[in-house]
Amino acid sequence: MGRRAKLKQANPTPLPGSGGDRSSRHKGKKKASSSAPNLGSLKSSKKVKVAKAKGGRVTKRQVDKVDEDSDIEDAMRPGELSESEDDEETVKVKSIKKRGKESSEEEDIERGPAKELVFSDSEDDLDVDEDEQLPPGLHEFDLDDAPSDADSDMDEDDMPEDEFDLGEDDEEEEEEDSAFASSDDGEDDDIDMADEDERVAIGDDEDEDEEGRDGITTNLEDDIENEGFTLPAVDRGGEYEDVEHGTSLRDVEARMRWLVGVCMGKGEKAQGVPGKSRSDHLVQLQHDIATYFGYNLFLVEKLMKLFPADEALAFFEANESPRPVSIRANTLRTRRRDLAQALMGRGVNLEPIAKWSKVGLTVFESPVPIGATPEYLAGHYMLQSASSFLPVIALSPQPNERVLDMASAPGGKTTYISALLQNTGVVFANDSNKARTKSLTANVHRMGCKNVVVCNYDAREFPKVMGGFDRVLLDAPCSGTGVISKDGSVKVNKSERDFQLLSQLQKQLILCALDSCSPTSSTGGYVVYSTCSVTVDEDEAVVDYALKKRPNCHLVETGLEFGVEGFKSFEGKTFHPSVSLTRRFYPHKHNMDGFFVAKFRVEKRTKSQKNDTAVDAAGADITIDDDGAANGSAFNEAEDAAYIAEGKRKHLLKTKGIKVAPAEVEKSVKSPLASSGPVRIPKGKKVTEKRRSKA
Ligand SMILES: C[S@@+](CC[C@H](N)C(=O)[O-])C[C@H]1O[C@@H](n2cnc3c(N)ncnc32)[C@H](O)[C@@H]1O
Repeated sequence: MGRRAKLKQANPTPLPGSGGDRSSRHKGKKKASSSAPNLGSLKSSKKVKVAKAKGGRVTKRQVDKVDEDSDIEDAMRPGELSESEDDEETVKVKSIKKRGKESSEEEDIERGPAKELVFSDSEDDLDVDEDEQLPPGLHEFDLDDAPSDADSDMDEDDMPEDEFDLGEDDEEEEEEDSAFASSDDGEDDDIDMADEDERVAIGDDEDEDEEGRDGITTNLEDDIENEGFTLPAVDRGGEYEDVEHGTSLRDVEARMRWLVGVCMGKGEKAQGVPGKSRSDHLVQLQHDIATYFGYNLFLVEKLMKLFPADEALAFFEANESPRPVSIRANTLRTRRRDLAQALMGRGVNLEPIAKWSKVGLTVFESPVPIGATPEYLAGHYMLQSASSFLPVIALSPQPNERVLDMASAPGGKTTYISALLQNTGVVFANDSNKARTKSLTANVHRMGCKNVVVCNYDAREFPKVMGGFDRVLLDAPCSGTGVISKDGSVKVNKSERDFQLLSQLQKQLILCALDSCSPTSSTGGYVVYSTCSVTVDEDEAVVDYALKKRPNCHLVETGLEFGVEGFKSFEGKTFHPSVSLTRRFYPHKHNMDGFFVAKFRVEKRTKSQKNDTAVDAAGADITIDDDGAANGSAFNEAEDAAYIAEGKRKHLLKTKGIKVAPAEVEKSVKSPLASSGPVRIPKGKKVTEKRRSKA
């Protein structure tokens, strides 16, 4: 086998004013899900450490959850993960060690004197920079001290031993229903190699300079050449077991990095296997990524469509390390400056999160559990990921407004909205999951929110329950592909059907959100849609669907200063051009959870638009009858046929090892909803993809 391939990745583009742009080597330990299906014997003996140390963002701390609210734990399901950090009632931030390049010794990070940090607390004051300008020398993580990119080429012997011990994993995998797909309301998710070739940009990215795109730099062209790599997945018709028996994880990694070079067309040395096409190399790359990082192949294929090959690798690598711990100062109880000083007095090492927030703090180290300090218990702050600030900033609620938070538990965003309203007006904080409303209510009380009404409806019952809101936030249930670093189970527990059902649910919810907002509001008339998923089915496709179904609504700027534009087209499908106003956030680019934010302005409907809405409501794709049964009356069975056939084909192959030609399966396809009857959903409960799968 050839030399070990190296990926040299530049730091992701720093956020404006972000403190997160200084690197330090993270020595986190993370377990892969035991359900990772394809690591085979490698799991017991190999530790994925090279990629982890080299790739993705380097973070400054390691967080262990030491105590959890069991209610919350029970309630957590895939698709409800974006705010899992808010569920952490007790979080301990371990001491961070600095790994300087000049020394292998770990030394404790010194804390800067609290009094020298300057904080501003005005939310309105976003243009003022003084808050972010920490006196020079107070940062313990100066870039100069941090390991440089060159350092990331360290030998494997220098790597921490147990950063990602695949041998220790242990979560039980829930049985998956990988059966058939149902409709995606006109979405065209056909996967063909020709399309993939375009998306993975094999050597055809003319705009790209030598430095790489968006801060992603590789040295693949310099030192990766084919020293005997093979393409076993291709040779076995794409259906091979992901791990070749007898092949080490290190070999898989080397080939994976080489394949990225081949797919990117980097340099003469990155020639592929003679006689094999680029598509062949891409197929092998997908298998190798699935093997190396412990994903199911379906999800790797899906996620790789979002990025060129080198960026895809950066994304998968970033998912292997946690994002920085952040907290939001609760301006109903304190000021950020005072909170920072109080926490520093307890030995907490922190700094303002970034220029774009006047209430966020990044916590680098803490000798005390950050989820159990007196300040936490007194409601002076919320443990909240940086990305989950963004939908609320985009919503921009104004004092005295009536706001609906449609899917709000455990309340990270509700309590932020309440604080921005300065305890005036009213926030209706709804969630369909009763168990989760307990933690929502607890947070509302802890944070001193007096303008919040907690309710427990399926949000698709709005606006029948109540309407005419000045602003509506729909932080939708989703697959959680943006928060894989928090919940590795997403790597293996999602099927095509899950994404289709989630997309359906999100489309229904977004129409209800738009219909619940008052077009005549004197101060508002805005709806924000967000997810912690990066898949287009759950993001741009949902927004585009809403624009088509609600011509009285249009997209506006989110007001967020950074983020990547939403896709204007994807997989041959063109979205409304205004979809570029939506914003995507990525772990590998922004060092925050993957997130999507869109902001709508709701205008008055014309008479004919009102009629359209009535038709939509009656023919909603998934409806719940009085007995809690969901049915899919508006599923388009003709459009579903291809999905269903593909699902059946894969199912047969996976469970019985039978290969069937797609055409054969398609003949036998009927709508799963027609054949299996309505999906039953317990009354008053939310519809999760798992429950649907089991139904
Ligand atoms: C992403 S989480 C919300 C996080 C919350 N916005 C926060 O900031 O803390 C999605 C929530 O949607 C809820 N949910 C799922 N289906 C729903 C439905 N049909 N109606 C209302 N809520 C639903 C889940 O119970 C979950 O709490």
